[in-house]
Amino acid sequence: MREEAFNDEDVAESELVTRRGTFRAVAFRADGHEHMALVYGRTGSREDVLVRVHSECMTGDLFGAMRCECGDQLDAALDRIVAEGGGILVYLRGHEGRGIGLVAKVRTHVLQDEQGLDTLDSATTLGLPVDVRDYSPAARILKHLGVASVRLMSNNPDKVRALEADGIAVTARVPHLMRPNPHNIGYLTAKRDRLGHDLPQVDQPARSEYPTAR
Ligand SMILES: Nc1nc2c(ncn2[C@@H]2O[C@H](COP(=O)(O)OP(=O)(O)OP(=O)(O)O)[C@@H](O)[C@H]2O)c(=O)[nH]1
Ligand SMILES: [Zn+2]
Repeated sequence: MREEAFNDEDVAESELVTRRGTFRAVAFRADGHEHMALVYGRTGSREDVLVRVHSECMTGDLFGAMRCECGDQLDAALDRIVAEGGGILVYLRGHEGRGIGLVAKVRTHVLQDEQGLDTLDSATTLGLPVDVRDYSPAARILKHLGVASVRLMSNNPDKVRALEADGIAVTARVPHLMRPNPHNIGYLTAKRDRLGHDLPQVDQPARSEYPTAR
């Protein structure tokens, strides 16, 4: 049984001025990892808070890699939170490569590039699981921040189910669709067809409302 409340020594908080505006940055230690919540604007409400629970992806988030859509999703989530005047981004560590880690993820990229395997088969060929992410730290963090229900920016039904199972009501799933590029269209297609993600833009890449790759 996982501990629910955070001890004071496992939480620290400061103001964080960013190029988008000023956030409250709340850092957490949980289950051997350090996570961050960026809280923006109106936070009085417990209900229907606009939230992005983002799995760490060093290649996409930091380096702008185009083989996935993570970096675009991170930017778009922060943009939307600021545009709506309030919301929370929970950045989850230990989720690299859907939980297999950075070295293993890069090994899957080698198999994808050299053998044409997709994002699932490249993991299983290496004897690795397709997805072992634990979202319970996100639920704990949201509860610590006083959030009871969320409008979740995601295309991943598993993420909705996982948060609800951990006691965070998802009152709406807000599609978080990025415009595909030639480097990630195969990845997005595999996520849609084999992982059940709701990704209609894979068939309509030209629609203008999808944020463009950086
Ligand atoms: N194993 C593996 N992991 C990958 C690969 N590409 C991206 N990832 C990881 O996939 C995770 C992102 O998960 P996604 O399924 O794209 O998105 P999601 O966060 O579950 O769903 P959304 O909320 O809709 O964005 C991050 O942990 C990435 O590091 C890959 O080719 N192989
Ligand atoms: Zn990524």
